[in-house]
Amino acid sequence: MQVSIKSYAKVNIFLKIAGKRENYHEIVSRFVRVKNLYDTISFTPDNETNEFNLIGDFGCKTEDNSIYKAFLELRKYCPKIDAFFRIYNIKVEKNIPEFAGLGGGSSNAAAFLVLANKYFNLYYKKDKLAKIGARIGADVPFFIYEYDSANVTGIGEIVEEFKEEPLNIEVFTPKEIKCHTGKIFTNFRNEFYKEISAKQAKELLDLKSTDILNKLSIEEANDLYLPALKEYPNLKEYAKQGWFFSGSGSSFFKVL
Ligand SMILES: C[C@](O)(CO)[C@H](O)COP(=O)(O)OP(=O)(O)OC[C@H]1O[C@@H](n2ccc(N)nc2=O)[C@H](O)[C@@H]1O
Ligand SMILES: Nc1ncnc2c1ncn2[C@@H]1O[C@H](COP(=O)(O)OP(=O)(O)OP(=O)(O)O)[C@@H](O)[C@H]1O
Repeated sequence: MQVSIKSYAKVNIFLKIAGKRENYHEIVSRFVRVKNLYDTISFTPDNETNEFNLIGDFGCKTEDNSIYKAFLELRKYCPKIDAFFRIYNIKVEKNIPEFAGLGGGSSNAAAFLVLANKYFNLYYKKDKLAKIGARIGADVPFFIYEYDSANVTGIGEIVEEFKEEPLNIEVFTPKEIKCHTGKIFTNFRNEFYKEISAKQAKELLDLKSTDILNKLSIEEANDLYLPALKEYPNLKEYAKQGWFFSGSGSSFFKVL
């Protein structure tokens, strides 16, 4: 019986905005899993609290944790998990930095749903799990599908595998800069707003990740980079030649 799962980080090879949807923005992006940066989530049988018990080094309260939110959503479909998680802990070995544009919270929620689906023999299809996951965070559906590389559109709910050779990605996260996604989208909307055309979007979505990075500058690859720089000017110090910016930051990455 599988009792633990790796919860990988992601980077956005490119991230362009295609439009507005209420308070959110529609994205056109290539997501790639980072194979050497992951948290490990386990179900361990020594919960003595008789209530939901999440163990790990998190910067937020359990009620705000994406894993707890995923548990609450799944419990609506499968009430028996309530009793199970009064006896079992959820233990997380946390390595992915938070506020880093690496999707750590979303990845953890997805990994929990994928592991629970197997552990409790639910046999939910990926599409169903992705719909449940989308209620927790924009990036959760990508992680549910477990693709190494995918084109992601909508507000993250449309995920299409992109077949390409596996990429070896190095990530650098400036520890003292914590990027707040909402604030950066607000800057984008107020001062940097632009939309990618359908034609440009298709061109990027068809290109291999390495070709995209050879073709675009850091500013061209990620529409949130300039709004993030405006909010956190110190980011500039880390923007070395050949490095790109992931999500709403603060992480930089390059393909080795
Ligand atoms: C930009 C990405 O990092 C790309 O991977 C993600 O789509 C961000 O996803 P996330 O961190 O899960 O974002 P959420 O926690 O859902 O949203 C935080 C805030 O960012 C803004 N937001 C987020 C995602 C999106 N597509 N449009 C937005 O405008 C919204 O104001 C939202 O209130
Ligand atoms: N399981 C979790 N792991 C990490 N952070 C979590 C988790 N659950 C909730 N959070 C909270 O979510 C917020 C953002 O964390 P997260 O690591 O997902 O975002 P991020 O680095 O901005 O990723 P991205 O912008 O790519 O979605 C923080 O307030 C963090 O405390």
